[in-house]
Amino acid sequence: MAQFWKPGTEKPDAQVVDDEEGGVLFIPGSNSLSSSSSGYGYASIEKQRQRLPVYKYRNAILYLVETHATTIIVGETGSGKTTQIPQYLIEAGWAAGGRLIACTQPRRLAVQAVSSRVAQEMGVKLGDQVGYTIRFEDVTNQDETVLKFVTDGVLLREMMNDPLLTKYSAIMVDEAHERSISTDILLGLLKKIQRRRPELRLIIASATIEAKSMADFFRPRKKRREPENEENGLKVEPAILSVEGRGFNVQINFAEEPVQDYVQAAVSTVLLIHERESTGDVLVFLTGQDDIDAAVHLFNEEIQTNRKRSSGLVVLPLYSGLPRADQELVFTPTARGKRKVVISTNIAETSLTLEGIVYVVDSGFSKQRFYNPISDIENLVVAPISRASAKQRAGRAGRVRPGKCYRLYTEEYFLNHMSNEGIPEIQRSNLVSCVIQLKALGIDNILGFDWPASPSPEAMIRALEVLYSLGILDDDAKLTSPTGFQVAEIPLDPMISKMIIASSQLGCSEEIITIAAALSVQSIWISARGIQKESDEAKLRFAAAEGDHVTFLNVYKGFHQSRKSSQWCHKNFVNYHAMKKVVEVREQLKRVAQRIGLVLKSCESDMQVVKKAVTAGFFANACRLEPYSHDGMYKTLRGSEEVYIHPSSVLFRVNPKWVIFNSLVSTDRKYMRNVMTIDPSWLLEAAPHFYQLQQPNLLH
Ligand SMILES: Nc1ncnc2c1ncn2[C@@H]1O[C@H](COP(=O)(O)OP(=O)(O)OP(=O)(O)O)[C@@H](O)[C@H]1O
Repeated sequence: MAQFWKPGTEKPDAQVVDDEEGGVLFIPGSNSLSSSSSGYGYASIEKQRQRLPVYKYRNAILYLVETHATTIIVGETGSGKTTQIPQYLIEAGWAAGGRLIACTQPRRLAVQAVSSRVAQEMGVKLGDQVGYTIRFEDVTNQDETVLKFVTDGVLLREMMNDPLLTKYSAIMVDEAHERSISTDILLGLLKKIQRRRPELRLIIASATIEAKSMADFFRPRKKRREPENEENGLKVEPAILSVEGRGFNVQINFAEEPVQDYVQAAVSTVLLIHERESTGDVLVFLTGQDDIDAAVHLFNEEIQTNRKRSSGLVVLPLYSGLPRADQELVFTPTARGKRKVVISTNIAETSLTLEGIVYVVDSGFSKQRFYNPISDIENLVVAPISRASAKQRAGRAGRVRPGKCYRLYTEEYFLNHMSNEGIPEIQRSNLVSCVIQLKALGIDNILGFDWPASPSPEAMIRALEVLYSLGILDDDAKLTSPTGFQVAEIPLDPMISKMIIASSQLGCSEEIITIAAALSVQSIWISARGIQKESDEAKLRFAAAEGDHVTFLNVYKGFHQSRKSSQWCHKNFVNYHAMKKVVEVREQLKRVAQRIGLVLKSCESDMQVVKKAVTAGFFANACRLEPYSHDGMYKTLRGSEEVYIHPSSVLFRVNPKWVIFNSLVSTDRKYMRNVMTIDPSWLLEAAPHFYQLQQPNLLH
């Protein structure tokens, strides 16, 4: 029988969960996240603010910001960094005289959530004094907003018009440990700006950042005769402040044995929590839409077969490919007698407070990009998370009352095998988008740029080569006009942007924008264990001989004709949430296309031009079927890498001779996702330099 570790026990040494269903066994971890400092209950917002650990440091923080160009603040998850520090800055006058304060977050969802919390705490309407800007959405008021929450990507885009970010008096880079490409570019540029604008204050905040290495990065190189390292009384040496204490206790439990199937184990763990633990919602971390759909399917089966055990469970998926309205469901209060189970990717990992969450279940994995500049292949791989991520995930519990975290991996694994921090994204990604962003910001010497972690020169050279062949950079590695500047204006992967621009010239932008929107979600299909046969059959109703891109157009047409019906989606094994997102993104892309002067036009049924437009963007991902391959092996034209068509593609087992793909995923093999047939002569048309140089005998 289960014996959960009861709060208040010093350090239990017994097994905590005993699962007869063959699920997971947990032992309590020795690293339970510190102890509770305050009780809980209802209190006025002002009282709640004063109870947060960061409150005791208010004056120290303001003093350091006043006297130092850069302040690095490390404090436990939930200690109040994100919601409080920007408010302290306003209270201390940093937003007086028409100046602005910015706080960056790596993810859109966090930007929306924290800005709305801060507006509530300040008693103002979101979009007035406090606002937010994310890609495609600006909820600020030019005359009133003094505090703006933004994704780091948005702040980079603002630099295109205002390179020194002159509107801002202080910028807080939050969750800096995440080290996304945008965060790293931003840190490098902010350091540059500080040299020109010493009055700009930077605050770098995180629960899990290596403060010393961040301080080393911001420490200016010593000039001769500069003993004090001060400029006009302002210390240029970064200050480091550690905020001690956290809101509420989170008891950590580890799996006793390594887990074979983390999706199944996560579902079993939630059911055990539901059976044996007191009220409180559950947040489960899986890796992507596919895992999440599989878990939702398992819950639905459980609900049908074992009503009693699962009664009261309300299961909600959460991933970036969900439409806005569905994402927001996770913030709605749980009805009495119900238990909400949010199954999320790592978009809920940092900064979010979901009020009802008491239990966190952490699979220990996330989807991560890995790029090999030699083969020029970027894979999306399910890989172990770092200890920093694990800590962030646990930190989603214990925010408004004590919580528990169940890790689906052993303590031994956590202590001895997990890396302390993840590898910065810039060192494991294709750099095409990054180079174009820097070029658009006028940074010409990209290799000489001051990076917090240097990308590999091979990856840089590869990116320059691709951008040159896409016609985005010229012989002097400057943005071309108009293509290069237009691509830089579209906040998407440059290959997709190039495809959209080409479609305007080819007269098929309506279709290509639909395809671009469909590529922005992980999958438009419902796929889950046990229903593969039915879903494959349903897919055949839409399958186009040209491949997945044209198939998307067929599905979109059907969805449109059904008046966006959820029943239609259900009947056809099409993911309704994903289709709603496609419609949402499509509208946003149409607005961007119009803004940069592209022609919106449909080619009706001429699919050849659609395919040519896709090729104009993705020619670098061309592959040829190996002549004597029995198992459908292709080789990429660029790196001669062995790749296969993904089973989810309508071209799986069809194996046409020439294809291009949108992305690769690695499991046992490298699989191409979203595949389209091509005529190889289009490659020479789309990228003559690229293919004539590399493949002089391409067509033979
Ligand atoms: N939407 C909300 N509803 C209720 N309480 C909230 C909300 N947002 C924040 N809080 C309270 O404020 C606390 C501090 O949140 P905040 O996001 O500022 O912490 P943080 O130190 O930035 O944490 P993290 O490192 O996890 O982002 C939370 O632990 C919670 O008690």
